[in-house]
Amino acid sequence: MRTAYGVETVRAAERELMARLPEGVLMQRAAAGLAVACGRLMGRVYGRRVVLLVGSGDNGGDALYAGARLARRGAGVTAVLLAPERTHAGGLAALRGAGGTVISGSSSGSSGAEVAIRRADLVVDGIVGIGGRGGLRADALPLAEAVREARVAVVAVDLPSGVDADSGEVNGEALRADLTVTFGTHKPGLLIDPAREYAGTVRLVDIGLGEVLPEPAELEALQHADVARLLPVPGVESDKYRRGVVGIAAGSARYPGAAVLAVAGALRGGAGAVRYVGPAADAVIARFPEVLVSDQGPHKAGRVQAWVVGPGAGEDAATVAEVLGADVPVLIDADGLRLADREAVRRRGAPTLMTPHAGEAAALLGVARAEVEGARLSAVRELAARYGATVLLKGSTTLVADPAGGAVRVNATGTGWLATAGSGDVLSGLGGSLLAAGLTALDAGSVGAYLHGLAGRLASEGAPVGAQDVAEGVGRAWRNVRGV
Ligand SMILES: NC(=O)C1=CN([C@@H]2O[C@H](COP(=O)(O)OP(=O)(O)OC[C@H]3O[C@@H](n4cnc5c(N)ncnc54)[C@H](O)[C@@H]3O)[C@@H](O)[C@H]2O)[C@@H](O)CC1
Ligand SMILES: [K+]
Repeated sequence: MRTAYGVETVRAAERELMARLPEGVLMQRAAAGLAVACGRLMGRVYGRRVVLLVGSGDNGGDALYAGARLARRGAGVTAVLLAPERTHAGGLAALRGAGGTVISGSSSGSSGAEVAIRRADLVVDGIVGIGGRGGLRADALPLAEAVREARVAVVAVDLPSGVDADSGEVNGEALRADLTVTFGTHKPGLLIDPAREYAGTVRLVDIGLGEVLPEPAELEALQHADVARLLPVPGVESDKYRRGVVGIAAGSARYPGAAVLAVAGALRGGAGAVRYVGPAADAVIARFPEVLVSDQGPHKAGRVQAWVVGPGAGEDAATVAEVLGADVPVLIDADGLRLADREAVRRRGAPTLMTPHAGEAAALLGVARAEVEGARLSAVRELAARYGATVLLKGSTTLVADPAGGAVRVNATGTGWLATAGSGDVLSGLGGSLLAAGLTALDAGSVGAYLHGLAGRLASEGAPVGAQDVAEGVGRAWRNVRGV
């Protein structure tokens, strides 16, 4: 499991750890890891030109100490100081002692800095780290512009300057990095868009923080091994009921395809049987003869251990209400999200998993879509709290939040190729199938998103894919995760 912690927690853990260690040890660990990562990125150190952008805090201190290490190995290192009077004194002395050059970012009108940036092989962004508030300030903007124009490689220290560490929001300008070297733990902003995109590749440097960080983390990202442990695998005693039966109440005369795709996902999620109820029974049975179909309502469908409701449902509010009344886990997607009565969801005794994309989440919250996209973590938490349900917010970094709080799960297997019509229907069926197989709503959502993203990648291999390809790729994703 990859975990991420917010600034307050990181600071508390650092205080605890620092109290046990000689002064400066943590920063030296950070700087050593940073210097190694810079060296690797450049291929060699000797003779390379490195520019450090140095802000007023310890983030700049890290950059200066790492710069000193690189200078001692023969790099030409120039530090551009954004706040010369408040620069980390020890770091500055170390860089000077190692033969580095220092120029002021502000007093020289920053032109000297811009020339240095144009000639650099590498820029190290130590403007601001977890102490940052808001986007880059005015004095840093010309430097950021020069970096962009020079197309020079950028390594961000701890975080790309200007992004919000706790939320992944970017309020203003931020520096784009090729590599972010982060210390002690990932920060939520490194795993959630839009900030994640600014971070490039993220490398974690262990500074010993792990032993003092509390449980649970603020954010968790499942890895292959975690997903492998959670996948429902039948035992020798299994029959279709023990494996779980998932009911799909989806599709309409107008949108029969949504039903077919949700069923396609459900067949690959591990449930022992799939029941379909709704007006698209003919289309479903023609494609999947193994599905038990009925055109009566959900209550006449027979035994199910979880329902999926909503994909292609059109205006069928009655079916949504009926499913919400069932005492088994329910996944609500697409039209179902709009049709579901909030109080009816809140009253439910069994788990509920809602799976909106940003547009649907925005409609439920009564805000603009851009607001959800810019602040995904707070949006998913807010929705989970309002509905008393587990919420999976789809996107390039899908988030899953439980209403009771705890760690929010982030999924990073997604690919832009998954943004294709019907792909969400496949995910809803897949997630519902995992619910029927007995996973919690949080696990069903995050494992579903993981497999779905991986299936999209495996099916795509860099080319466009349709939703059916994604559904068909789910089996490969399972095998890939299980290593079989
Ligand atoms: N505390 C520790 O034990 C360790 C801290 N480390 C480093 O220390 C950093 C945190 O240091 P600080 O607490 O000094 O904070 P930062 O260095 O992140 O920034 C604080 C300074 O930046 C200014 N600032 C805030 N927002 C700004 C913005 N948008 N643009 C420009 N300047 C802005 C503030 O006025 C303040 O002077 C971490 O990100 C990490 O790089 C590492 O050395 C590892 C150990
Ligand atoms: K930084």
